[in-house]
Order: sequence, then C-alpha cells, then structure tokens
Amino acid sequence: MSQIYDRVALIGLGLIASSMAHAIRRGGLAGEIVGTARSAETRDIARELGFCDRVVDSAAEAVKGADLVVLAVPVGAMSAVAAEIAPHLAKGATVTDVGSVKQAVIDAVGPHLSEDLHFIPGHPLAGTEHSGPRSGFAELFDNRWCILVPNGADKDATIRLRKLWEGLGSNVEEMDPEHHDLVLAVTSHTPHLIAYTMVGVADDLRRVTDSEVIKYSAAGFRDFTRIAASDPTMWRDVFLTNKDATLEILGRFTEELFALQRAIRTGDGDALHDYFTHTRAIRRSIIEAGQDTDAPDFGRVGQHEVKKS
Ligand SMILES: NC(=O)c1ccc[n+]([C@@H]2O[C@H](COP(=O)([O-])OP(=O)(O)OC[C@H]3O[C@@H](n4cnc5c(N)ncnc54)[C@H](O)[C@@H]3O)[C@@H](O)[C@H]2O)c1
Ligand SMILES: O=C(O)C(=O)C[C@]1(C(=O)O)C=C[C@@H](O)C=C1
Repeated sequence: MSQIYDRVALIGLGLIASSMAHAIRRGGLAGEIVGTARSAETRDIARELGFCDRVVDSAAEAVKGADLVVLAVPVGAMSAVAAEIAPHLAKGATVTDVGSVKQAVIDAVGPHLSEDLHFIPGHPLAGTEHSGPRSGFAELFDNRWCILVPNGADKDATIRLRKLWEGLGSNVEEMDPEHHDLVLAVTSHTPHLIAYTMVGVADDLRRVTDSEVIKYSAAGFRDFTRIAASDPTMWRDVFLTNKDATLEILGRFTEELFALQRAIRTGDGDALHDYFTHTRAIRRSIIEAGQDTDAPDFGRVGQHEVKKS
C-alpha cells in the first residue's frame, strides 16, 4: 500500500483514532500522523505508546498543514471541535469524522467549514466496548464496513478518502445521511439500547437472587453485558442525535415485543414457533447468500414490514 495523504491529523485519541493511527502505520498510508486530545493525560499516554509521529496540545495546532483531518470525538463534541479548527485548516484539506450518527454531524460541522475544503463524513462499522488510547489496534477495521457520506462532496477527494479506508482494511459503501441513520438505528443503536436495558433488568433481579444472575450467565447475556459496558458519553450522544430513527425502530420493536408477550401469556405456541422459524430463516438466508453476518443489507432496511400482531 502506498502513501495517500501527506499529513493526517487525528482529533481525539480514543479507540477509533488510535486504531486508525496503528492501521495507517501498518499500511504506510500517510507521511505523518499528528494527534491531539482534550486531556493532557490522554496526550501523554499517546506519546508513551507512540502511535502518532507527533502529539500536540491543541486541535488548532494539530490541523495546521494537514491534508486530512479526522474528527474522532463523541458526536456531541463535533461542533465545538469544528469551530476550534476551522480558522487553522489548510486550503483544499479534506475533513472527515468517524461519528456513529451522520445527519447530526453534518449539521454540527458543516456550517463551520469554508467552500475550499472537502467535508466527507464517515463511519467505520467497527468497534469494541473499550475506549481510550490504549484500546486501539491495527486490525480493528479489517474486513469491516466503512460508510462514507459524501453528500455532494468533490469526487476526487471522495475517491482518495475511500482509498484510505480500503488501506485500513475496510469495505467502503456510500450512503445518504438519512439512510445511514436509519440503518444504524436498526443494526447498532437500538440493539445497544436493548442491551443496556437487559443488563439493567438483570441488575434489578440480582438484588433478589444475589449473585446468581452473574454466576449462571449464559453466552447471550454475557454478550449483552459486553455491549452494555460501552462508553456512556458516546452512547448518550448517539441517542440524543439519532432521536427520530431510534424512536421509530424502538416503536416497532416494542410492538413486536408486545405481540410475543401476548403469545406467551395466552400460550399461543404456534405464534411463537412461526416467529422463531421466520427469524431463523432470515439468519440462514444471510449465510446462504454468502454475506458476512457483520454486513447489514443496506438496501432492505427501511422497507421492513412490521409484522401484524
Ligand atoms: N467505540 C465504537 O465502537 C465506535 C465505532 C465507530 C464509531 N465510533 C464513533 O467514533 C467517535 C469516537 O469514539 P471512540 O470509541 O474512539 O471514543 P473514545 O472515548 O475512545 O475516544 C474519544 C476521544 O474524544 C475525546 N473527547 C471526548 N469528549 C470531548 C470533547 N467534549 N471535546 C474534545 N474531545 C473530546 C476524548 O478525550 C478521547 O480522546 C465517536 O463519535 C463514536 O460515535 C465509535
Ligand atoms: O462491536 C462493538 O462493540 C460495537 O458495538 C461496534 C459498533 C456496532 O454497533 O457494531 C458500535 C458503534 C458504532 O458506531 C459502530 C460499531
């Protein structure tokens, strides 16, 4: 792989930015990686780990002379960071982000950027429940999707950013922000909310059963606890900024849940069996189609029919 950008500036040095730095190094994709983070402690850890060529004390300083700037902070912090860096950006630079919600980032960042810049929002569909500069690793994006939301941005600048993500190991797809936010509400945001809730319920129950809930945790519940250990700030911002899509999917989820609840209460075994047969067929058809199970069917989400109860 060859160099794609001369200087990449990473703003925020947590899981995603540090993983990008490791993977940029692995692929030789940038001449120089400059990083910065809000807290001195994070900057010191990044210096100690050495995944950036330079760690500087402010975002304004980091973006100077960079031909790619990556905003890797929680979605709720994007606007303030964009305002801080805007006067210092190099002419013709590409500004991207890795936020989990796209329309809100466009609304927050877009107004700060001048016409001579290329603003191409992005979202790698890869992560873990860990955060901070020590949690990053070069393989995070391998064989995962990265969604770019060019939203009318320059074609050559988009191709260049696409090449970077391919160099980081990802498959790249382009999408409208609205569609992105709906797809992710289905595949990521609502599932996280359900995991948070399930672990909360189990914790309530634990008061009754002492440590039994944790002691006898089956694999399914352990997966919920892993997801529910994700960063509270990041997920607070996701739900505050992808409100409409999440509420829409949550509404549909609740309807289905009530239908299943009624089937259990009334002893309607056929309804339960039919439902589980249907969901099993969905999983099997994904595998038979040879699709990576990590990859949602982007075209179909949004046309989903809510099953009538
Ligand atoms: N963790 C995941 O699974 C995942 C996956 C894909 C995308 N994302 C998105 O990537 C972005 C970064 O997530 P992460 O997992 O790397 O988070 P992280 O918590 O590991 O790192 C976030 C970084 O942002 C900095 N930061 C936090 N609040 C800030 C503020 N108000 N102003 C300036 N800097 C601030 C932190 O100091 C830290 O350096 C988020 O927008 C998130 O939605 C996360
Ligand atoms: O694997 C995990 O821990 C994740 O939750 C990663 C995950 C996801 O839902 O798949 C979480 C948020 C992102 O914006 C992208 C990826």
